[in-house]
Amino acid sequence: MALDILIVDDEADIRELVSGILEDEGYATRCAHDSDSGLAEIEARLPSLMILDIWLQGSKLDGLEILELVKSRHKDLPVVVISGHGNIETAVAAIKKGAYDFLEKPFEAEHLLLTVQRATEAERLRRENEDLRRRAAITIDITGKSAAINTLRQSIEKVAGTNSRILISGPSGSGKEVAARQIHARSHRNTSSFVVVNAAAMEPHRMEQELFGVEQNGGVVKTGLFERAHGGTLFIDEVGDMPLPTQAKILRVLTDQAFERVGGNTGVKVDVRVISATSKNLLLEISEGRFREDLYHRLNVVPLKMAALSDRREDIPVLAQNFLDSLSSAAGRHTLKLADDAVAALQAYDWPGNVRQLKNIMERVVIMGSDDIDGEISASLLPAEIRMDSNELLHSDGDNAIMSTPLREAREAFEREYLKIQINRFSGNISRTAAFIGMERSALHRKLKSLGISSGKLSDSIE
Ligand SMILES: Nc1ncnc2c1ncn2[C@@H]1O[C@H](COP(=O)(O)OP(=O)(O)OP(=O)(O)O)[C@@H](O)[C@H]1O
Repeated sequence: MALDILIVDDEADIRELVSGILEDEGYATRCAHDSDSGLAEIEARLPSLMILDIWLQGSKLDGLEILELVKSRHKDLPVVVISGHGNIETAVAAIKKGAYDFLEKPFEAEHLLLTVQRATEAERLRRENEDLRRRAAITIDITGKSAAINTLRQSIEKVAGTNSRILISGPSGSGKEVAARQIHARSHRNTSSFVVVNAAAMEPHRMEQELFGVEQNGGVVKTGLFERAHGGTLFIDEVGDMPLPTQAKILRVLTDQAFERVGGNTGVKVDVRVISATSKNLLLEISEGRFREDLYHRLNVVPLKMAALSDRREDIPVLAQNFLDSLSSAAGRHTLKLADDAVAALQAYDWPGNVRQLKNIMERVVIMGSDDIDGEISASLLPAEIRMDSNELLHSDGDNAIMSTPLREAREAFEREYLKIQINRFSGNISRTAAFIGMERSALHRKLKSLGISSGKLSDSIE
């Protein structure tokens, strides 16, 4: 995309000259002759650079006043001022107010181009730096080797380079935002921003201000998230919780790629890819009148699904160990390893809060673990709720119904629970389960039958 340069000068000759030189070099230019039209251009879309004449005849504000106002609203917009010959004090004043450089009239085309190149390059580097820092901090690889995660990786590979909108569904904490960030990082939009908005966390009026920004008396008082995401990606989390009036407005932006700020009527044009996520069933929301069907079809061009952690238990050991590694290194502690019984307990647990909960538990283990732990985390060091889930039947305190059950039934109840957990752990693979628990494969089959555990339910993943 050509860099967009705004030229503000009261003299038509200079505007044409500057714009001609820049366009010959491949820049896109816009021109304004006074403060009002210059500011309006900026508010309509933020340029990559502004070239600003200090003396503006017939303008409400002079160049220095415009500079001050623009810098207070958009501190990163580079401004090159044009000053009259011999007017070096004004040029210095402009630099003090935040101008990047100045051009003294008359100037050579070469000098103009060099100054513009330097100013835009400096801003590009600043943004690149900021972006790299941000991405290094938050773009993480999708950990896991389950079939569900492999399929997800392949889908991300396919869709990342396109501009298609994506709707990611899956339970809370399953990694929907991680997936969205991966898509952005692998797209050609990765030099622009990845902006996040959580639709569940905001009441309708705030939501519109956040998304579209706020304008007062023709000036921007708040830049909206859509504008901040220009050239990049807007991630709308919990889109199913978006209020109906906001849904109507979003639909318009998706159709026109343009909107107006709250309190204003300036048309703002943006190029934004929308990725949305939901933990709700949107089809149900539509049937109950809480979600617009037309918006659903616009958002759901490519659907992606995040599986619950309990449906991909084979990912638990590697996720847990990765969290332990990174969290202990961040806490300046030596790396802790999970013992086999801890891995088994983690794999047996159901994880209603998914990967987020696993990460929190590992954090707790790192924080609470004492330094004399010999680098190994055994099941006894895991929080009670994790151990309880698998050991509930054994460690009951007497209130449990099983304590008032004859031994044979109690043993069967225990065996049923135990085997379900072990089979889950090996993703339904009967041979591996049998080997682990020390039973013949055929004996395990008979056992399952006698306990009423249907191997039909498991058959798609059996051996
Ligand atoms: N596959 C993964 N590899 C590494 N970390 C992960 C993975 N999936 C999730 N996480 C971590 O788990 C936490 C929750 O992930 P994320 O915020 O992406 O979930 P979510 O589905 O968007 O949640 P919510 O619906 O609550 O917004 C984050 O800390 C994230 O870094």
